[in-house]
Amino acid sequence: MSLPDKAFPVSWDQFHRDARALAWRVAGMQREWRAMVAITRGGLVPAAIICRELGIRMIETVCIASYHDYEEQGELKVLKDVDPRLLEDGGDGILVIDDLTDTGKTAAVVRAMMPKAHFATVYAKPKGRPLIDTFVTEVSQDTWIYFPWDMGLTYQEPITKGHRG
Ligand SMILES: O=P(O)(O)OC[C@H]1O[C@H](OP(=O)(O)OP(=O)(O)O)[C@H](O)[C@@H]1O
Ligand code: HPA
Ligand SMILES: [Mg+2]
Repeated sequence: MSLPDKAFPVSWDQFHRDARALAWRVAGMQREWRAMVAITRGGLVPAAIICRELGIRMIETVCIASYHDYEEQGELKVLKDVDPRLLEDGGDGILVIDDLTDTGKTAAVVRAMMPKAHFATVYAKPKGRPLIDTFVTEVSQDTWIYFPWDMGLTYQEPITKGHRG
């Protein structure tokens, strides 16, 4: 798997702040939400934070598996659909949450199910941005976002290698 050179590592603290910032933006719309739909698996983490802030208790998932590398995203497979009751009125009043949009392909698959739903992601890259209604931070297309649940503490080389103090 080839990853872009630019890295955007996100700590748990930062992710919590950014997800809360997304909740503030959505709250500013002053809408009543019928339900939240989290796009698994990455969307489950911001969904837990945002549903708490917005008082949403009806939480659904759409389960999607994708096999992608940085440049190319393979086939997207819908493993579990949304409850048909939430698809009424084109998904109007549904808040769809994901951690990020990159190429926009995941969001496009879910948009096709619920064209009138409101799509919100914590982070967005330029290609995916047109598919999303609300997001917090945009990063360039050639940046890889490292989420806290994918990372652990590891030794870091000194900026100047060979430095002995
Ligand atoms: O805009 P796209 O190019 O479609 O990419 C964005 C999607 O990629 C990641 O999920 P991934 O498919 O890696 O699965 P995961 O959420 O289960 O980790 C991320 O959580 C988004 O759902
Ligand atoms: N980070 C983590 N997962 C991803 C990304 C990213 O930048 N793009 C697509 N899935
Ligand atoms: Mg995902």
